Amino acid sequence: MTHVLVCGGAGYIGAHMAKGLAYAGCKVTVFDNLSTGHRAAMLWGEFVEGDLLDRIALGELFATHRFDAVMHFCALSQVSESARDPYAYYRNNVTGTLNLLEAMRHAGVDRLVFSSTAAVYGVPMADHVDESHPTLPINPYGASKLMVERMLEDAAGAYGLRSAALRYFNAAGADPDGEIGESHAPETHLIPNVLRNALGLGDGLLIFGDDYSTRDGTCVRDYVHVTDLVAAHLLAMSYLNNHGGAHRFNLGSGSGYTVMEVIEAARKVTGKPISFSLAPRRAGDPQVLVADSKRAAEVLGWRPSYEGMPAIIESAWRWHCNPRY
Ligand SMILES: NC(=O)c1ccc[n+]([C@@H]2O[C@H](COP(=O)([O-])OP(=O)(O)OC[C@H]3O[C@@H](n4cnc5c(N)ncnc54)[C@H](O)[C@@H]3O)[C@@H](O)[C@H]2O)c1
Ligand SMILES: O=c1ccn([C@@H]2O[C@H](COP(=O)(O)OP(=O)(O)O[C@H]3O[C@H](CO)[C@@H](O)[C@H](O)[C@H]3O)[C@@H](O)[C@H]2O)c(=O)[nH]1
Repeated sequence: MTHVLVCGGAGYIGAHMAKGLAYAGCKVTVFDNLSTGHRAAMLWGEFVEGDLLDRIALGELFATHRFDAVMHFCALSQVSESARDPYAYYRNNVTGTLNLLEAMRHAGVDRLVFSSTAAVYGVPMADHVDESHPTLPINPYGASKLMVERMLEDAAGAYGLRSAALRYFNAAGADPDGEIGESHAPETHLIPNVLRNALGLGDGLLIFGDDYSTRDGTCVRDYVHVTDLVAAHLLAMSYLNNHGGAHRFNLGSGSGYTVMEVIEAARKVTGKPISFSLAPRRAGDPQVLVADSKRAAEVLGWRPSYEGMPAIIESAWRWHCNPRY
């Protein structure tokens, strides 16, 4: 049985991964410091509480377990916070990952799937961004992820590490069974904030800018369902069985939705009124960010199964109506 270490498996995407791996017949161990994750999300596999910055804890983890592969979701991931406190981001996201890579090398574990981000591209120069687009991140969060991608490339050459950096666009939606979902505090993401507004929760929904050069003036994003991300990780892990090197794949739906279109879809799905106020543009927000994920389709055979915003919102709505944490 394949034993997979899921670092950050108590978080939003990582918890869906732990479930996906368990259902795929893998043995799962989650390592997480619960800084933004939830103990209540740990329904599958073994849970070890610990921090990637604690090299002794990592050494113990690898000394007492025999892992076949690692999936690494741990990160601080708020763009504006990263601009205010870049050292925290480089320490957690870069130093923490270096500690993990060294522990893996010491233990002879040579397969890694890493959560990267579309934020590595910076300001998009094309309507659809593929992996050959220049990587010019405009905030410390994106820069920290790009530094890790560089470490993975160097580790492939020097130590034979096999890796796949998966550059997610906007992760969205929740487990179709409603067992786990997205729960961040503070919540900065659009869809949970919209749905919380529909439930009468939160301090009031803000739309950050309606003067962009888009069809209705609000920003366009590519929302990809969290269970489609999970499927891509399983495919990437299998790919690394037969392929060495450091690989990079975009993961997005290829369709863009404006902020207003997301709100309109949420009104239809929930049947609730959703009110908002207009606010100034949020620093660091690109106008349009939509993926070209052809490489993941051609190389991994990945295709998102959720098509369209209503299906994504339906699954998120089920969770927000009845959240377990
Ligand atoms: N949510 C998105 O739209 C999105 C988009 C692109 C990339 N990503 C990346 O995907 C990954 C998962 O995102 P998420 O939305 O699930 O975030 P999340 O904050 O819900 O999950 C991150 C998990 O990692 C844990 N963690 C953080 N630092 C740690 C450390 N030093 N040691 C141990 N555990 C630690 C947290 O407690 C949390 O459980 C992140 O790396 C993020 O940068 C997310
Ligand atoms: O309350 C809100 C929240 C967001 N937005 C807007 O909605 C869009 C989407 O914002 P958000 O959900 O915060 O996602 P992004 O800022 O696009 O960032 C996500 O997607 C990136 C990759 O595309 C990842 O790197 C980040 O980790 C992840 O948070 C943006 O135009 C925001 O300005 C609002 O108007 N009001």
